[in-house]
Amino acid sequence: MDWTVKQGFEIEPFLQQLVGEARALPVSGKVADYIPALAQVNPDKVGLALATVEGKLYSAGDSTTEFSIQSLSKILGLVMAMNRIGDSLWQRVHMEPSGLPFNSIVQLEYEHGIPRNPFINAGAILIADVLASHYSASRQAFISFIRKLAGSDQIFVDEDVLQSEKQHGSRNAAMAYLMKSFGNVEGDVDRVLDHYFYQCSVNMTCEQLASSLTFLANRGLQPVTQRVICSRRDAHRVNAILSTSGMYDQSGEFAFTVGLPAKSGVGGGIVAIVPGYGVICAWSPRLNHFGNSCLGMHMITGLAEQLGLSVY
Ligand SMILES: NC(=O)CC[C@H](N)C(=O)O
Repeated sequence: MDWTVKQGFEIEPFLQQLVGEARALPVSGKVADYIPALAQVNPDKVGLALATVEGKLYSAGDSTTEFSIQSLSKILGLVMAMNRIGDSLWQRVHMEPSGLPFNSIVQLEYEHGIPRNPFINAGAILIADVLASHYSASRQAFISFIRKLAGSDQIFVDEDVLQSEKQHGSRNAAMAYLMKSFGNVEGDVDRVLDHYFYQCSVNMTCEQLASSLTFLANRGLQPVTQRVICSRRDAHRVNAILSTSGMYDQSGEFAFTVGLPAKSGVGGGIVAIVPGYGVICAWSPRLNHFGNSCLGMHMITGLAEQLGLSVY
């Protein structure tokens, strides 16, 4: 990859340039408001961070401001479920792109309550069922896992977002009940949704997200501490599904223009994994109609092009 030959390249000034350019672009997109508490965020925030497998951290803009991680939590939930129940997981959730919006319900009935992949809402709710039934306190286990990865105890859930998710979560509840009717969700639906909404409502910064996920760029090993977070095979699998499904129904275009495993959340965050190199996290709350951050996409595209990061 090109980045190996760009040793003299100054990364941080380039991140600052990308943030500056993003801020100067004409406004496009809209903050998620179907969860009303998310609409309270300042829409003009722009943050960018890059954490490398060598333990270096570069950042620019609002990279130390907390935001709602939303669907970025689906990556961590998946890793926990893989670690907990192994390959039997793949009988209950598949690994194909859905070709539909992240919160679509139509496919789920045709496909007998088995979600297309772990990164659409139905798939993440199924994972929440696995976690809720395999941990006595799954919410605590989840936040402890994130804190361990981030090396910080200062990571919390936003209670306003959590309540707002619960009050406006009918569509997610419908999916959970549909999967329950097929026997795929095994536990109590309220408990499953409680876990799902909790993990979506965690707040983190770009810097924390980028450094927490470096194990995925490093074959499952956390750089610096050398702790095994997941197997090499599972790191490969997570990245593979991120490549095909992490950006929802824009995953094809993202592979075409950027070429990195990536995941977005409706809080405006996007993380992109560069295997062997590091993790990028971009944040800006205005979303396009796929639910992906407009400026986040713009900045990651610029960074991937400049450093030649595509895996293809
Ligand atoms: N794409 C997302 O970030 C969706 C997560 C959100 N909490 C929901 O369930 O709708």
